[in-house]
Amino acid sequence: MKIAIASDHAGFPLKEEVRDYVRKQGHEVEDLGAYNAEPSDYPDFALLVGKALMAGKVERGILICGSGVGVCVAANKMPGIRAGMCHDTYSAHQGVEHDEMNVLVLGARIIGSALAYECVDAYLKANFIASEPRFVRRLNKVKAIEKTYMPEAAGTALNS
Ligand SMILES: O=C(CO)[C@H](O)[C@H](O)COP(=O)(O)O
Repeated sequence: MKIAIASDHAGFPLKEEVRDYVRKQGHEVEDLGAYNAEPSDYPDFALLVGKALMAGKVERGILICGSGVGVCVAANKMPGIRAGMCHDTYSAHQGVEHDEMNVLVLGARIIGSALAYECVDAYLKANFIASEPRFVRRLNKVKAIEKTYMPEAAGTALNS
């Protein structure tokens, strides 16, 4: 799978570890920064991962900041982005299976690398269960909310 990963300064050390881990699992990873621990602003990195997804350059994203909250809020402002902060493996796979989450968010100041790897594994191995009508119905309702409140989002690649 093609995956974009990014973090701010607070997420940088965990981002480096998660990037290497995901590559070792055989995925193609595009590292969109930050490239050092100098202070930076999390929305800039959420934007880069969101743009890569919207352009169809990658299939999934991973975003990391200190808490996870900032990048999650920022990424979810973009059409077609369904980012979820998951610090447990159940949410990490259920978020994909039920909600078609396309960005996994982690807080580097919250979890350690061992649990992060397990969450990433659960996320990357999961697929949306499109055969389940209730999941499709709910996802369509999410998309309808987006269409109403982000009308410019209609017709974008992730929003068909
Ligand atoms: O978690 C975050 C946003 O939700 C940021 O990583 C955090 O706010 C950065 O904090 P600081 O500038 O004090 O290092």
